[in-house]
Amino acid sequence: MNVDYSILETLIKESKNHCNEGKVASYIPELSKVPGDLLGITVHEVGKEPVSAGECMPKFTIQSISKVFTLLLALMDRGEKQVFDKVGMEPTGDMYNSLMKLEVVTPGKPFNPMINTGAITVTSFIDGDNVNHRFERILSFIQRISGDHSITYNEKVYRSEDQTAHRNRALAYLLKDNQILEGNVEEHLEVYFKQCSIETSCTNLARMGMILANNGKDPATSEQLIPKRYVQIAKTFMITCGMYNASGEFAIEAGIPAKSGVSGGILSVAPNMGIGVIGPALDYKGNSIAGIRLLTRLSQEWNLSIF
Ligand SMILES: NC(=O)CC[C@H](N)C(=O)O
Repeated sequence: MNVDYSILETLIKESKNHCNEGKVASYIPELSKVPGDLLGITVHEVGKEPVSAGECMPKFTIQSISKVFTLLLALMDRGEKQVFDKVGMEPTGDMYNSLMKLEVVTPGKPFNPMINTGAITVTSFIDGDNVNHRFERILSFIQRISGDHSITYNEKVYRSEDQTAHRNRALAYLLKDNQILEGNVEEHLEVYFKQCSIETSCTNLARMGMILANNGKDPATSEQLIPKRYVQIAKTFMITCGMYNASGEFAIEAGIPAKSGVSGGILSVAPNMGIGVIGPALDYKGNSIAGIRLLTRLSQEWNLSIF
């Protein structure tokens, strides 16, 4: 595909105006410390060098974008049958941290792996000898997919979330009561909060998206890092549930699988390329307000919609 990279700076400038319509997440206090008015992007085409534009924060926590990678690792550890016995495949139309459907829909299992209830359940399937080992396996998986072995997690953000995660605790204990979550709830939460605190850059996200665009294969080494079938499952969840209760609109407007996080990061998988975006100001659904705008405009300009 021949795309015109010179358009990136223009689109950033245009989309940046939307930053002031959003707010930086503050329910995890440590996240509120970043400026809300920046916007950056990295595009990584299969077989090419990444290209960045705008202001990419050097590091930000991955937050819910981690849900894509824990799903992939859990599928690799346990297989489809075990994972989807406990987590569904349908969008909710609710906020990412809603507990409503767990209470009213039998048999009380999370609707999909991209919302918090589903992701906490998926995390409980990650194998390991103990909590640290389970988290280290997630970290090293993300390092492998991003090709960056210096990636680590932010202890302050982790602690900040752990101390204020009353709602996630409520969700997890409800899952335990529903017999969806097995074992030690606090241990599963520790792994989940730590995976959300893994620090990545736009370049990392773009490269991770590029591997998914290439069906799980590293184009440089031809190594199949993730089975193609699991990549297909993850990309389908990204398109149907990756932007939570804004997924339908994003699929119509941008038409590319994407996963957002409350740090303002978005990972997108376009045909033959991965795209990483950071724009910490969020809309009320928890998605980067300028990031959505930027991806939508880019998709229009480069004709990226898969539909
Ligand atoms: N949407 C998100 O990025 C949510 C992740 C966050 N760590 C939480 O569980 O609330």
